[in-house]
Amino acid sequence: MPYPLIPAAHLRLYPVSAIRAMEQASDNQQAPVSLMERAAAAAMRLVTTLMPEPGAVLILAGPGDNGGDAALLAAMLASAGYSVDICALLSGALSADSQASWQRCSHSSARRIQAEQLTAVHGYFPYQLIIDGLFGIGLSRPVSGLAADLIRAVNRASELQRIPVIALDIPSGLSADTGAVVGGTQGIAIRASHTLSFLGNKPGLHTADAKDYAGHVIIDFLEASVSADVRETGVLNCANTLPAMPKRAGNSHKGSFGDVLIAGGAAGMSGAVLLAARTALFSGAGRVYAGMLEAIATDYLHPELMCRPLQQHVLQKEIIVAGPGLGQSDSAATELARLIAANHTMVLDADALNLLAQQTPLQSALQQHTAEKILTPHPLEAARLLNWTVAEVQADRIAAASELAHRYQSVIILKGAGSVLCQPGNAQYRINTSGNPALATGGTGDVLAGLCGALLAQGLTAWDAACLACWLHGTAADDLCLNGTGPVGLTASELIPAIRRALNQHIALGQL
Ligand SMILES: NC(=O)C1=CN([C@@H]2O[C@H](COP(=O)(O)OP(=O)(O)OC[C@H]3O[C@@H](n4cnc5c(N)ncnc54)[C@H](O)[C@@H]3O)[C@@H](O)[C@H]2O)[C@@H](O)CC1
Ligand SMILES: Nc1ncnc2c1ncn2[C@@H]1O[C@H](COP(=O)(O)OP(=O)(O)O)[C@@H](O)[C@H]1O
Ligand SMILES: [K+]
Repeated sequence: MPYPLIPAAHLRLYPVSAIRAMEQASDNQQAPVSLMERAAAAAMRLVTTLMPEPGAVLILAGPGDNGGDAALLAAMLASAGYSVDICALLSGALSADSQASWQRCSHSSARRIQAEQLTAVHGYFPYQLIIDGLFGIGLSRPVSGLAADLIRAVNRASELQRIPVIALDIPSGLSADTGAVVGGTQGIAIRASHTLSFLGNKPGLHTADAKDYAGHVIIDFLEASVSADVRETGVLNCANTLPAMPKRAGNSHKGSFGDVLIAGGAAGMSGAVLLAARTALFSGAGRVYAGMLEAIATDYLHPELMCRPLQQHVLQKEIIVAGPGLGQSDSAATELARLIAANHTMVLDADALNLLAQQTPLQSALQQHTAEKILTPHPLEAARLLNWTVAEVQADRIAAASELAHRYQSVIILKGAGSVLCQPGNAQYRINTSGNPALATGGTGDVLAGLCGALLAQGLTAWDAACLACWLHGTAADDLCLNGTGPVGLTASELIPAIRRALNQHIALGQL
């Protein structure tokens, strides 16, 4: 299936500080129509598109301007004939814009409903649509108390009754900068079916918990132009931001597409090497060596692979993918030291990362390694490398990936839902858009490492290889789910031919 393209402006990811700067710049222009009025009008357009016949709508409105947006939307919907109940959780002073919104709301036919009336309901919610305007980018602590009870009740009802939920700006409880539910396991957030986000796209809508909370993300720029001094800090990694593959010359031979050595295969773990090696083969590497520490296996399905004892493999100029099933024995560490010392372009995955986290001599050796490298940690491996907890990594995946890139002077793929890509010396990160939970199965990481190796072997830089590999890997899983090979039961082996298909399609599209 053709890969979806995303309009260029939607690719850029702005932190809250940049959104605040845009808001300030717009306020300074003193436009006749306030940003809040434009936000409510955008929400009105979305509601009337999703639900053109006026029906029953529940609106949750919080104490800040997110609540102001919601109150104004309530007034607009009520005057358009919708039956509106609005549940307000107010505290403290309102901004001037919010005051005006609440005034309009109180003069409309929208009815005020107490939160307790909703939290006490264990049965039917008489609404066809719910709007979440509790908290936006001003969320400053975990949601607790009555607001948490309200979110719990709304999440339960929307799930049981399949009521669509539109979050204004960001699902309440989710961090716009990190995509984590604020407060971790102690926190709570709205599970939206749609998020209508204002002024610019936000990283927190695309990584960590975002996949489970934001639903379908729609950006409305509110007609505000982005001034030159407001910069995005990241972009989405998707079909229209991918590097092209180098063109294959007619007069080429297997040496033209590089060699890859997969280095791993402790006892009982030869499968990891074979998965990475087969992927390297299927994604275009000229020659692939499967170097096994202990478990020498021949791949009878793919006799093209050159399987051999890792210790006997004489290094030449190949790309090294170290780690799949390598184990953490002394001999694994010795081999890893030898591979790092050769100063080849490398991918470090799995046990190579665990060894690196444990052994300072390996860390020093990596500091001397000047060739390009990609590290592909999952959150636990990232936590070990950083000496953080997994919860700390997941609470700010972008910060974790960027710290790793700086500390290890490597391209980093921090894996998981919405993989984060960072490179040393460049603050701009990417968040991968493809992939789904079908990938949460053993061996898919080995496949990603092999794919990175093959793309490096064909001449891509480490950054380009990481970006393309991440996206192809996810999109292959998405394609397989479309034809029923997932989300349950997809195997890492099935991913490999799907990656080949996606890569060839990417090449064909690039030649159009
Ligand atoms: N940034 C912009 O340019 C625009 C902002 N607008 C809206 O304004 C929102 C931002 O408004 P605010 O800065 O007022 O922030 P919010 O409305 O997100 O929330 C801030 C309020 O919530 C309270 N609060 C924060 N965390 C809480 C918690 N865990 N429990 C209880 N109370 C908590 C704060 O004390 C404050 O009163 C945006 O998300 C957006 O919806 C729109 O009107 C349009 C444009
Ligand atoms: N829920 C998910 N959504 C998207 N991608 C996922 C999800 N879970 C896992 N993945 C991807 O699957 C791969 C798993 O790699 P890893 O954890 O190293 O597994 P293994 O070591 O078993 O091969 C990574 O590329 C990761 O980004
Ligand atoms: K919200």
